[in-house]
Amino acid sequence: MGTRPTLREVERIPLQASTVDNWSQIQGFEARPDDLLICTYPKSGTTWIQEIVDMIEQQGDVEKCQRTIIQHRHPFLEWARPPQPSGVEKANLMPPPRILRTHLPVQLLPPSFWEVNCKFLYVARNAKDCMVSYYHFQRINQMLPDPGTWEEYFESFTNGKVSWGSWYDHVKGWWELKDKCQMLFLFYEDIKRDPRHEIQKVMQFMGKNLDETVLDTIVEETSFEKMKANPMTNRSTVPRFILDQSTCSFMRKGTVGDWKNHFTVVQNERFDEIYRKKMEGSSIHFCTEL
Ligand SMILES: Nc1ncnc2c1ncn2[C@@H]1O[C@H](COP(=O)(O)O)[C@@H](OP(=O)(O)O)[C@H]1O
Ligand SMILES: CCc1ccc(OS(=O)(=O)O)cc1
Repeated sequence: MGTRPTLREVERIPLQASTVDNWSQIQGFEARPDDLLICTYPKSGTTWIQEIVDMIEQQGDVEKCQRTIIQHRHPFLEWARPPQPSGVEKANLMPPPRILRTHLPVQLLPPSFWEVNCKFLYVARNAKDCMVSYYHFQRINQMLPDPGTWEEYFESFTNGKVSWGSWYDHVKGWWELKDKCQMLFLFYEDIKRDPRHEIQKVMQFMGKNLDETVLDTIVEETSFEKMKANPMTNRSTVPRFILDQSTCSFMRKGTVGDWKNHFTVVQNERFDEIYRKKMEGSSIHFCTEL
């Protein structure tokens, strides 16, 4: 097993070193008014919303959504891993209307996005489940730092010492902008509770009008069970030296409330106290169980 990389920082946000090396290209990215940018904090349901958006874009055509793995369908803006083409290079080659994705916090988004008034689709997930999911992901993802023990990870996550920085600042930053631009702000927990309703919102936001049977197909095909079994969405094609799924799958549980299987009573009380302070003054409300 190779050694795990360390992160570097841009404006105090930890990021992959290769992303930082490519920072001027990322910041110089030229957004277009007809772009749709999928924005998430890591482990908030990015893959899920990507598949939903693609199914809508392809009008429920399952075969078209099988054209390539999900990581290749929507350029990952800050992705840089030479000699592979960077996310920016892939986006620049994509014909409009482009659908792109990012985990960047608002303050690090390339400035052109604010100039062109394009659409943003943000998905937020409650901090406790997000932290659990990120912990397991860091254990299996050899391109991210070793998360250490669960107790150690609790400190890293709550202090924002993880890739893409603080969950709290990320979510608050995007939430505060939601009424100032063309943004659809969704919650993972709402998609889980009522996928049909939330998919309909995405459809309207994308300016699409699909009939009920197509909607039924999208609900069915984007269920956790279907996506876990689908090699185009379950990351099974990623080599083991990058993503070692022998102990834990990328498509791990896909539930709301798994944090209860990880947090001790003491950790939960401490987390709630930290959460209260960090989220004070924000009107955003999360649900942590269904
Ligand atoms: N169709 C789906 N339904 C519910 N959860 C899904 C899903 N597809 C992916 N996920 C979950 O979303 C998380 C991954 O997020 P991302 O794509 O942003 O990396 C994982 O959470 P868990 O680790 O809690 O299972 C994964 O299982
Ligand atoms: C650099 C490792 C890494 C981390 C996070 C990623 O995001 S996602 O799982 O594709 O959303 C990808 C690679």
